[in-house]
Amino acid sequence: MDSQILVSDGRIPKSPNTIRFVCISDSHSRFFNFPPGDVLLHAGDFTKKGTPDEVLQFANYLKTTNYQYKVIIAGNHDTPFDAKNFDEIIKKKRNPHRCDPYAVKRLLKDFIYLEDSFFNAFGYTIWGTPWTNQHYKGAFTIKDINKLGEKWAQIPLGVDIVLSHSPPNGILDRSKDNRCLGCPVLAETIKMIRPKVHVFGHIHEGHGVRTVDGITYINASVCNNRYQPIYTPIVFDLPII
Ligand SMILES: Nc1nc2c(ncn2[C@@H]2O[C@H](COP(=O)(O)O)[C@@H](O)[C@H]2O)c(=O)[nH]1
Ligand SMILES: [Mn+2]
Ligand SMILES: [Mn+2]
Repeated sequence: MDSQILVSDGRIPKSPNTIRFVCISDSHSRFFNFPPGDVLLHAGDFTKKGTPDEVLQFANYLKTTNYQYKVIIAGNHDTPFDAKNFDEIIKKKRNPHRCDPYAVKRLLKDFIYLEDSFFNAFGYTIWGTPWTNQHYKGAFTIKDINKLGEKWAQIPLGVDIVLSHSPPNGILDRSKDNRCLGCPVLAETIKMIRPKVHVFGHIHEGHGVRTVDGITYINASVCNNRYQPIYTPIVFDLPII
């Protein structure tokens, strides 16, 4: 464990010389009291069906929270956020929610929405990327592992925190039928980039924290496979720089 990084469920009060990052993923329109902190990191799947109403509810909930920065990426459920592929994605749905995806994305304009892009919070750089392996045609899904690798190749060397919807393969990515469903190319990329922390979700049952070779991995899923919010958010504290 990196001695500089304190990971907890948020019940330990943070010391005055630290910044608290609160990690949540896969909240799927279930709202509960997000623990206090300085920076919220949401790793995607904030909706269940990807409707404009759900996005509005999420935005309204975020407005009631006190984080200095609210950093969000989308997941495969958050369909309007994949605006370029939106028509294609909803074509495959039985009850499609038609909307202007660009207008829906603007509902999060007051927050830090990342899509293969970065943000600097209190001197810590955060790279956010929404892509996952295509299991069905959802938002930001890619079948071809080489094309998925092109997304990970954009993660800059030296970034402090990687926020992705996909887990890396082999770490906190085991499904209920005992298969590791994370992306192997993401795992290799993270080992090469060596961020301090990699925060992700998507494989709900992989919820937890592991430190491997000095990198802290956090699967911050709060829902279980039945989309019930049973897991606690995970927080980590980094020194003020
Ligand atoms: N067999 C696979 N199961 C998958 C895959 N991706 C996700 N899942 C399972 O679904 C739940 C929920 O994921 P969500 O994106 O729909 O919220 C997850 O916990 C897994 O159990 C996959 O690629 N293959
Ligand atoms: Mn999910
Ligand atoms: Mn997902």
